Amino acid sequence: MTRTHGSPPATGAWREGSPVGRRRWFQLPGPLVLEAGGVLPQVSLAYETWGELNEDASNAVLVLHALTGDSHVSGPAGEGHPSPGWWDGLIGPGRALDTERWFVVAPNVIGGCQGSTGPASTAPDGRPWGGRFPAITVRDSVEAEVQLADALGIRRWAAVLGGSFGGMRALEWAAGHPERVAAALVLSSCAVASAEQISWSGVQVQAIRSDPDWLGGHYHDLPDGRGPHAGLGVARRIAHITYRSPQELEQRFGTQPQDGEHPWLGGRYAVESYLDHHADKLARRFDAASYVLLAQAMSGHDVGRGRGGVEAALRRITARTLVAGVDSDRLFPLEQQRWLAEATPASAPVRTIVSPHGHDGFLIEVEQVGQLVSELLADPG
Ligand SMILES: CC(=O)SCCNC(=O)CCNC(=O)[C@H](O)C(C)(C)COP(=O)(O)OP(=O)(O)OC[C@H]1O[C@@H](n2cnc3c(N)ncnc32)[C@H](O)[C@@H]1OP(=O)(O)O
Ligand SMILES: N[C@@H](CCO)C(=O)O
Repeated sequence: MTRTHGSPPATGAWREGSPVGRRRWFQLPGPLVLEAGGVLPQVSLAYETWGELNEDASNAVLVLHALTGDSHVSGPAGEGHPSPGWWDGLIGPGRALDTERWFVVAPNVIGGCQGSTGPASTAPDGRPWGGRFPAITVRDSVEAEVQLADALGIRRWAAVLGGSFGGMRALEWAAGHPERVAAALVLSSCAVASAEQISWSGVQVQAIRSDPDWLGGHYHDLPDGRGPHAGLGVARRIAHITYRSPQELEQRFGTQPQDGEHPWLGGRYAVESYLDHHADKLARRFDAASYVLLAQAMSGHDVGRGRGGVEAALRRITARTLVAGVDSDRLFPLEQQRWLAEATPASAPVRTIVSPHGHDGFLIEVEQVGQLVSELLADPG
């Protein structure tokens, strides 16, 4: 199987590697001590930027991607990026994140597989980390991003934005580093993972671990790119159902057969074919061990951990905060965002993104997201 994992250039410099496409690398100056007790002796963060940082570094906006996203928020597909930007249309002159005014930074999460250090990266002993990669949390990824901000000379973000897993990180930034976040947009996310979200992630993790090529996560140096791709595909099928609304699936696919062949005579339903397609695409671009690690980080998300509980943590937030969700989201239901907005004194009332597309609406409804970004940035305070 052809894979498209990003990785730092072999000759990467200590502080910043040479760019590939738009992507650059920052190497943390020292080991990263993780919340769960592990240590990553060397960490590279891949990131992309748009626009120019102004003299007093007051125009920086941090954009944080979701589970299988990456730093390529905007722009065409190209070297290092098999797909166009996932919020294409949001960044650029005259757009919501106007690059004449804002300096936009988007890092790839640690533990991922799009250039930042993760299970497919080489460990200090010269072998892939694989199953030895330590457990990471949302808070750990933010701590790595704090060091990136320091290296870029950004003391305070004009805004931190993110959806889903990215929204968890945006919230963690706002609660963990209130003095460094002027405004926050938390989309389709939550303050603490629900039992339902943990269940869906758990089943997906089990699907990957059930693949005979999982090998405890130690598959990265198998010949011919072998690995738990089938398990990852099952995980993606399950996830993708939760990312879309039942009404949308019904309306788009109903009981249609794919290619005219009746499913009860050995064919597939069109909706099955659609899920197969998304499973295949993800298995080609994403590492199963990263998926397991990040899914578990999402399940472990609790902004109140060690802070006297969720409400106390949300009271720490001083950033002007906008919380929004998609009306048809069954994975991160709007009720969670309503609760989050109400429990966050610095937040405006919850905003609703109207979309038939369910959770993925935060990726698809770029125009509505752009309006929320514009509203947030209209009063930089
Ligand atoms: C911050 C981040 O989260 S970044 C990560 C975001 N990206 C992803 O999650 C990648 C996976 N993709 C997706 O989840 C979605 O495609 C989104 C959210 C990006 C966009 O959603 P939509 O525009 O509604 O696309 P949709 O879900 O309809 O998928 C379209 C694809 O399904 C394919 N498709 C549609 N019907 C069928 C079918 N019956 N059989 C097979 N394939 C089908 C289309 O050909 C198209 O393929 P392509 O993407 O390879 O061109
Ligand atoms: N489709 C998105 C949604 C996750 O929140 C992703 O794969 O990252």
